[in-house]
Amino acid sequence: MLLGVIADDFTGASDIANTIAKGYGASAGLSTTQFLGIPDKPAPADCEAGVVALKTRSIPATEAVAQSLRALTWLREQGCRQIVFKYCSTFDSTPEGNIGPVGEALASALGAKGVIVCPAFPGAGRTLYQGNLFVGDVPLNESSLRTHPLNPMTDSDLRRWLRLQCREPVGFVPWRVVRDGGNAIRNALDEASRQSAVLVVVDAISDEDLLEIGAAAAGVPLLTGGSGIALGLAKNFAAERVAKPVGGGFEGVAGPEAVLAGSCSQATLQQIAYHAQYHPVMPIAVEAVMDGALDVHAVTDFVLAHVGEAPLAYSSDTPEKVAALQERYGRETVAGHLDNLFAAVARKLVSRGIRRLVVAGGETSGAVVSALDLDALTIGPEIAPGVPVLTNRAPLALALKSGNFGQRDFFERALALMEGKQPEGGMLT
Ligand SMILES: Nc1ncnc2c1ncn2[C@@H]1O[C@H](COP(=O)(O)OP(=O)(O)OP(=O)(O)O)[C@@H](O)[C@H]1O
Ligand SMILES: O=C(O)[C@@H](O)C(=O)CO
Repeated sequence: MLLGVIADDFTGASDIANTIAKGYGASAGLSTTQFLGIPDKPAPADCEAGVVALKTRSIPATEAVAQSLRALTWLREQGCRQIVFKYCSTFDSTPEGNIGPVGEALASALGAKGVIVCPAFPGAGRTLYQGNLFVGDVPLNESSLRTHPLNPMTDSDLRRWLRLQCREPVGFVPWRVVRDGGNAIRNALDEASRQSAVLVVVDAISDEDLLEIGAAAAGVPLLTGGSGIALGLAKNFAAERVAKPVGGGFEGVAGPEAVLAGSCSQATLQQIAYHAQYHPVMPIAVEAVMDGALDVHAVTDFVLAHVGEAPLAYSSDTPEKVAALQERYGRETVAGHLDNLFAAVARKLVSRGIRRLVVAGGETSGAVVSALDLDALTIGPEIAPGVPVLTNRAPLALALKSGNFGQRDFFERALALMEGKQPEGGMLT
């Protein structure tokens, strides 16, 4: 294996696996596998890039560090020359962690300094300028992320946010250096390293910037960011590739389908509203889940009664309702109950024959996929920027959608592409 990725959630893992597998422009992608948790056996021989999906984004920092270091050990045992720590393109974290602590721990284990921190993903509207992260045309802290159920992002200045999480100095490479290209970026990172900065926030506002950052990262042991950071990395390994075509050969998985949504992100709420116009949907009343009045059977009965019609069950709600529920029951308690419910629902649905499963939300996807006890997934066609079809040997097709990703008709498109069909109609935004 050439390139190893440690991803802090499952949807983020499939996002970066998609980027690495598809390549960029004339540069072919790497043969990529997404591992669900840290494998207990060696990677397949033809795997050039391995993405280890962890569920460490919203757990205590010490535990996130311990799991990430275990993933690092496994990836190094597979021969990886370079490690990427993948976190959210909206830098989802709290002042207590986990991006700073995990980044510093990996850097220390690899003896790295001047390590790139760049969550920019221009294709999904995330750009980083003067150290401030923008979502579309607004600063992060004015976007819907300010009311995220687990990681409310209340400051767009990532240097300030990261300093709250870090022990070591945090450096900065502004866009006026990035625009001068790979060598200039490399020199600035070396200078930041001489100034003792371990983690260095690097501006990027376009794919071209990310390609230059990728060029600057050739040969470094560690870099960190969103999936955009991987745009230019495959090219650095061109000379070492096990010559093998990637990306082709997806045949699709036919069979019963279901959509589960635990994401309360704005894009997911719009996708649910769109889907509800044409397909059966079941809102999951959180109070009923907390009181034990609504259980796994109610949800699976609904889905199984509507197979063939793209049934969707969701707990997703508006920020006001989510805040009220968290106030009443406690943030972790609500999330824990819902994650357990979705996990149990997915397990039962798959045991009852569901073969195409779409899940919205990183935490929710982590809960679902962990419950399904899968070990590795192959990367299939792209449904939307950052979201590929994933398949395993069962055969089972999955789409794990990050909260804010995807077009309005994402769920329909995902189910069609999973089956190997072209979605009907033009792409909605
Ligand atoms: N109605 C609700 N009230 C309170 N919490 C909820 C509700 N519905 C879902 N949740 C919880 O909110 C969290 C949503 O996080 P999740 O990561 O799944 O989605 P997201 O944040 O939109 O996606 P991503 O992390 O990919 O951006 C989950 O822990 C889920 O259990
Ligand atoms: O980077 C992103 O935005 C996504 O891959 C993600 O991690 C959201 O959970």
